[in-house]
Amino acid sequence: MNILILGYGKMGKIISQVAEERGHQIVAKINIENVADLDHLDTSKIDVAIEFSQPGSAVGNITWCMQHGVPVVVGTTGWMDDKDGVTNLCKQKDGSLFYTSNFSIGVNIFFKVNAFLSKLMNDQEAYKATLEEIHHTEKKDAPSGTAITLAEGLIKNNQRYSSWELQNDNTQQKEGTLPITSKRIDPAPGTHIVSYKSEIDDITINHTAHNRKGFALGAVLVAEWLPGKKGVLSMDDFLDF
Ligand SMILES: NC(=O)C1=CN([C@@H]2O[C@H](COP(=O)(O)OP(=O)(O)OC[C@H]3O[C@@H](n4cnc5c(N)ncnc54)[C@H](OP(=O)(O)O)[C@@H]3O)[C@@H](O)[C@H]2O)C=CC1
Ligand SMILES: O=C(O)C1=N[C@H](C(=O)O)C[C@H](O)C1
Repeated sequence: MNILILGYGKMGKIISQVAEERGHQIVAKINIENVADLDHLDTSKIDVAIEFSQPGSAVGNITWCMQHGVPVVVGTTGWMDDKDGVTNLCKQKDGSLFYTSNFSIGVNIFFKVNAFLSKLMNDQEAYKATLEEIHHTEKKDAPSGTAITLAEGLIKNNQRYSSWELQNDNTQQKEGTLPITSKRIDPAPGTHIVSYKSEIDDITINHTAHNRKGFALGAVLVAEWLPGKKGVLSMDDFLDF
């Protein structure tokens, strides 16, 4: 396949390597300094784009893909305020857009465990839930996209919580609000911890990425799968668990 890389940073570099190892060709590697090169690409020769740039750049890149009929796999986080507008554009253009906050299989299993545990804890009022995420210091958004997905999964399955809040200080936990703590410590590729704490004991589930390979392989596997499919798709469409 011919793949366009939108965002050639930490993730774009590993994704390109994994894609080439799997026999694909990279047609261009776009960063902020060569973004004008997009105007000179023969889009009929691009099978799929993989977008891992920055929160402020994702919507522009997705829009470009929709306008040029290029299916796009998006890993960039921190642009969810624009999700409805992007979804409408995708429908209007009959485009293909895949987004997930986390491409690793391990985290997607963790999402299911989180939902199951949240359901079990629904009636256990002695326990208070908290969420913590730890990432490298270059990360632009907080909380992480994965932490937001975990919070949404917890809230959906537990009537005691109806919202989440980024809470990096020791302020009192509000009733019904799940506090999320974001820590920035190098070189952490991504750690997410969900805890339920009571006076008697704690229950904790934890996912720790040791490197970025799981994210990159997941993105390339989805890129191989996406062309020919229409609409806004997610990991639930791709995985069969
Ligand atoms: N969904 C998932 O599984 C994962 C998601 N992520 C997310 O992916 C994103 C990228 O992460 P990471 O690679 O670590 O970040 P980096 O900062 O290492 O890389 C981002 C790259 O995007 C480039 N860029 C900035 N603006 C544009 C633009 N308009 N078009 C194209 N490229 C642009 C930057 O260029 P320059 O340096 O010149 O500014 C930089 O090279 C983040 O949002 C992160 O949260 C990360 C890992 C997994
Ligand atoms: O910025 C990162 O590095 C990561 N971002 C994603 C997120 O915001 O959840 C996924 C992963 O945790 C790494």
